[in-house]
Parts: sequence; C-alpha cells; structure tokens
Amino acid sequence: MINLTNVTKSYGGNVAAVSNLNLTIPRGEIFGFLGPNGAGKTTTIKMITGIIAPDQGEVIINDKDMLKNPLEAKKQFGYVPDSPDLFLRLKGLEYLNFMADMYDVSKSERQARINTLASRFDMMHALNDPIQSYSHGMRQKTVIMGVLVHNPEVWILDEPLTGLDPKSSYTLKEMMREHADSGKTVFFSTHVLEVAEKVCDRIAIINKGVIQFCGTFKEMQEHFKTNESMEKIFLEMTVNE
Ligand SMILES: Nc1ncnc2c1ncn2[C@@H]1O[C@H](COP(=O)(O)OP(=O)(O)OP(=O)(O)O)[C@@H](O)[C@H]1O
Repeated sequence: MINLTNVTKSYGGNVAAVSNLNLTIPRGEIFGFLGPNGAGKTTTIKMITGIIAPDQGEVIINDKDMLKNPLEAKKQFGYVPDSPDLFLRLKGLEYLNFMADMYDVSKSERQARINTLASRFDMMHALNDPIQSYSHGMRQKTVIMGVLVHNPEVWILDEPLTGLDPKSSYTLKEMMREHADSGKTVFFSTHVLEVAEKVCDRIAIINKGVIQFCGTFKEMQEHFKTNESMEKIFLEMTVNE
C-alpha cells in the first residue's frame, strides 16, 4: 500500500513540480501513473522511493513513514527506474547475487527466485555472461530481476516495458497481474496509454504537478461523458491548454 498525503515539491523555489498530491494505492491493485513530459511523474516517484524528500507532506509505504523510518519503508518496495544503471563488468548472476546480498536474501531463497525469474524472462542461458555483452532488452530484464529478487511487496516500475520484446513485455505484464492478484501493490508509470488501458485497475493523470483525474478507465469515460479510448481522453485533457 502506498499513501501520499498533501505532498508538494518545488525545485529551487520555482513553481511546484508536484503540488499538494494525495494518492492512496491499496493492496491488490495495478495502478497506472500517467502524464505528459514534465508533468511531475518522476518527481513523485522519487519522493515515493525516498530519493528526494518532499517540501511538505507525508509518504507512507505499507504503514512505514518514508521520512521518519526510511530504512523500513525502503525494504517494502522494489523500484525499476526509467534509466537504470547496471554494473556492466559483472555477470548477470553476480549482479543478481549482489542485489540479493543487499536485501539479505538467504542462499536457498535466492537460488529459487533467480531460477524462477531467469526462466520466466528466458535469461538462464545468459546468466554467466558479462552484462556488457547483453542487448538493451536483456539489460532491462536484468534490472527487473534484480529488483524482484528480494520479493518486494510493493513494485514501483517507471516505464518498465521500454526495450522489452513482445514476449518479455507480456511476461512482465502477466507477473504484474499475478502480483496484484496475490494482494500486493503495483505502481506503474507509462507513456503507452493502450497498455495502461488494458493493464491497470486504476490510473491517475498528473499534469503540471496536479492530479487531474484518478479512478478506473470506466469512471474516466463516465466522468468525461465519452466512449473514447484512454489515449483520446488523455490527449484532450493534457494537450493545447
Ligand atoms: N532537478 C530539477 N531541477 C529543476 N527542475 C526540475 C528538476 N527535475 C525536474 N524538474 C522540473 O520539474 C517538473 C516535473 O519534472 P518531472 O521530471 O517530475 O516530470 P515527468 O512527468 O517525469 O516528465 P517525463 O515524462 O519527461 O519524464 C518539470 O517542469 C521539470 O522541468
């Protein structure tokens, strides 16, 4: 569960990048976070993950306060950033073991998890090769496996499908669904609105640092009195203001 209460952030005293944001993402849900470039998505995700602190407001992950108890709050989630860094000289398996060490995953648990993740992402054959030999998609899959190796309850995924081929993309979406259906939380940012429409239980649209809409796709259509696609409604909300 993710709870943001009255969260505000401005850079260098300028106009707020994120303004008075209130969001609750319960367990059992895939939540899509959408908005045009510069809307405040990354700023929000950085505050949820404790990379930057809000000027005001509260960030709670599974009842753990990110400002008061950052270590416990950070143990609750796995985060795939939009432009991840990897240790290119490590082999895939070494990187996954490094990530497992960081989160104190026992040897037996990590072995089983690495096998499951690498099988699902079709990466077993490559685990003993250096990451610098991997394609873009293989690197993205390695980042995702590294994030999931400690079995985090809350998944925070910033544009996670970028660079994945159709099969890997399908696998990740399937895993997101399974994770939410097992009563856990998936927070997911994307610019691909067809994916958001199909995959997300609820979405929020942020623009100029303010939430413009939050709810299901059906509620969105009802709110805007239309049967149009999410893409059409999104464009009407956010373009040429
Ligand atoms: N370090 C920074 N210093 C000053 N302004 C910043 C900084 N980071 C972001 N901003 C500004 O804050 C606003 C929100 O940016 P943010 O990166 O959160 O948007 P975004 O929705 O993630 O955009 P994109 O889809 O392009 O990644 C923008 O106006 C941006 O220019």
